[in-house]
Amino acid sequence: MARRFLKMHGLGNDFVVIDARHDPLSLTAAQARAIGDRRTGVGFDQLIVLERDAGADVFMRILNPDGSESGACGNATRCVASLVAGGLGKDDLTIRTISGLLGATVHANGLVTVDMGPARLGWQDIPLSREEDTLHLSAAAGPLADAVGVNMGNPHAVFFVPDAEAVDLPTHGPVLEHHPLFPQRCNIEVATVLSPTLVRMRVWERGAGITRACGSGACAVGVAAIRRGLAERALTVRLDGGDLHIAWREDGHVLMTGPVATSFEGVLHPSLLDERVPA
Ligand SMILES: N[C@@H](CCC[C@H](N)C(=O)O)C(=O)O
Repeated sequence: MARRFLKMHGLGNDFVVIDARHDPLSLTAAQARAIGDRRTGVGFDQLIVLERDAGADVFMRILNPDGSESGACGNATRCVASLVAGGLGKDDLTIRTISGLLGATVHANGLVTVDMGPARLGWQDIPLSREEDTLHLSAAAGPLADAVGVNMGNPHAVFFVPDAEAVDLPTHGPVLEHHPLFPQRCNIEVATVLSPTLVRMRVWERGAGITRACGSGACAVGVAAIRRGLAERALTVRLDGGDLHIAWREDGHVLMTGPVATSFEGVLHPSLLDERVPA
């Protein structure tokens, strides 16, 4: 059966969004990979399936282009908030992911703030495969070492470097994503502190590779910089696709504010949803 979808993005981190609230849809990893192929499918950094939720305005399922599922996607959460707010006629929403319940506010200027929940910082939270100080992880590749571990509903390792532009992410990103220290793999950020309120970051996303922006990654970078005493509790994180504003509240919750955009709508051909799509 053909399914309608929206293509949305946050700072160039792009999503196929399928609203399955009234017509349930359960996708296999193989189907997600087929839709995610940028030549033979539609292409996305993440595939978002919206479902009904008894205790929230909406549930969002998050799938990577390799078919794996994630517990968080900050940029997509802003897009979903904006989309659902329009339909429900309210600006404050609750959005559930497999990691928990998030709050979001759509502002009059179109920007969206998401409360990404508390940053989790214990070694079991990241998770790591063995006990380590999450302020100084042992995982290393090339010039990248001494990362800070942060879980924002998904795992992140933040490496502070003198010049984030100079890092060979296509080489070191996949090595670190699959490092044995990370039993659930890891999103990898390289970050350069430009001032106490401005940090430049680039990202290698688990299951997706290099993307132009990662909202949960920007939260992790903010938290990591603050934990290291390098930044103030409210700061701007500059990604390839633009800026996100991050605030780490005293109660541990991380607020992320940024833009959303819709680029087109379309219909998935039934062949992409064929159950016989090879695994
Ligand atoms: N782009 C996202 C993060 C998407 C999930 C990530 N690749 C993972 O596997 O955890 C964001 O904006 O946070």
